[in-house]
Amino acid sequence: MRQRRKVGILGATGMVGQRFIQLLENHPWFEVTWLAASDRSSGKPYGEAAKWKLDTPLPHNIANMLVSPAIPQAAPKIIFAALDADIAREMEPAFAAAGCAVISNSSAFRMHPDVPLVIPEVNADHLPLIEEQQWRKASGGYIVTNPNCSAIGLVLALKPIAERFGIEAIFVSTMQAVSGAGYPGVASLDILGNVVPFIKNEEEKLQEETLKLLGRWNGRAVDPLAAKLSAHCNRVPVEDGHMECVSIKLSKKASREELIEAWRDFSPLAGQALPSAPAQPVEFVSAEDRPQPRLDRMRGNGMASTVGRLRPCSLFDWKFTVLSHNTIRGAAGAAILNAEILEKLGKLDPGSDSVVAAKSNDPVAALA
Ligand SMILES: N[C@@H](CC=O)C(=O)O
Repeated sequence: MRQRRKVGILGATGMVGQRFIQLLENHPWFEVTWLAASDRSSGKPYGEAAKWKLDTPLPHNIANMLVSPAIPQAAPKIIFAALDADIAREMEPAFAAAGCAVISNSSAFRMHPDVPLVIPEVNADHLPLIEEQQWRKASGGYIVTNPNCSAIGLVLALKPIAERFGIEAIFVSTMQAVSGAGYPGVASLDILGNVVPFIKNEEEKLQEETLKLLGRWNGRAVDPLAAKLSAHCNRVPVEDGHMECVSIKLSKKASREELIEAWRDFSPLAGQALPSAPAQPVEFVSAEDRPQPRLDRMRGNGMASTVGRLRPCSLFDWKFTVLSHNTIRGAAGAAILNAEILEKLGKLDPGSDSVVAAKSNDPVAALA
């Protein structure tokens, strides 16, 4: 049996941090040996510092692990980061400068030209961007990001279609679960029996990230997909699972059967044996009232995107509904799959588990 690599979690007490702990509990390649959170939690046993919110028990070894200060000294070299963007903007570069592979779920650096924004099934070929990062050149460290939870399910559904038929325009309207806002998130009095048609910065993120993800690696940078995209984002009283109604205009005509076939044939990671990769990343369901969050979000262990209600669109060419689990495929699971593909590519540096000293006093400037 291979030895598991030591990994740490930055922002371990939050909702996404908890998902990392849950998904890594029996991971065959990675073992959580270090947890960090805010100063308030530092020095306490994790079980005391965190309000565990998931429906599987908090693992005993994690409950007893002391929360470390969020500094790179003594941290392992592989860091999963579940930080708010403002904190990530300061902290992730410090860890990368100290030689860590920072596998981030934060929005802070997703759109930076030198930082890969990756869904392994969609654009693993963008990963060489890490070689452009100054931290990589100085200390071996780097930042790799996964997209916003509302972009992942959508992009998984669009990729096989873009490849075969080209996409010129996309209209998407989301119905996003409350867990996407973290804990305590949206006040119960605001969301119960209600829909909130605003999620700060979400439409912008969904629009720009989707085009970067579907963009082309030109050997030095990513050219975003030249398509029009308009997004509406809404918060709905659903616990987990982001649902999106999508209309698309294609470059080349396609029949309903051809679109379904494109989704069914889509298995770009087949044969890679990545532990978190679903066998079928996009599952098409033909029942007229599916997908639904409660019934479909756990397809592929929460890592598959479910597509249904495919029908002609009178404005564009086709319309459909897509659903994905926002805190598994849309957050922690996405980052873990990024780490798995990096490991497969030999980019999760082997060797010492302690970090090297930071070579730059201003790690953010190293990206400029
Ligand atoms: N911004 C999303 C969370 C996913 O990244 C949301 O609010 O649902």
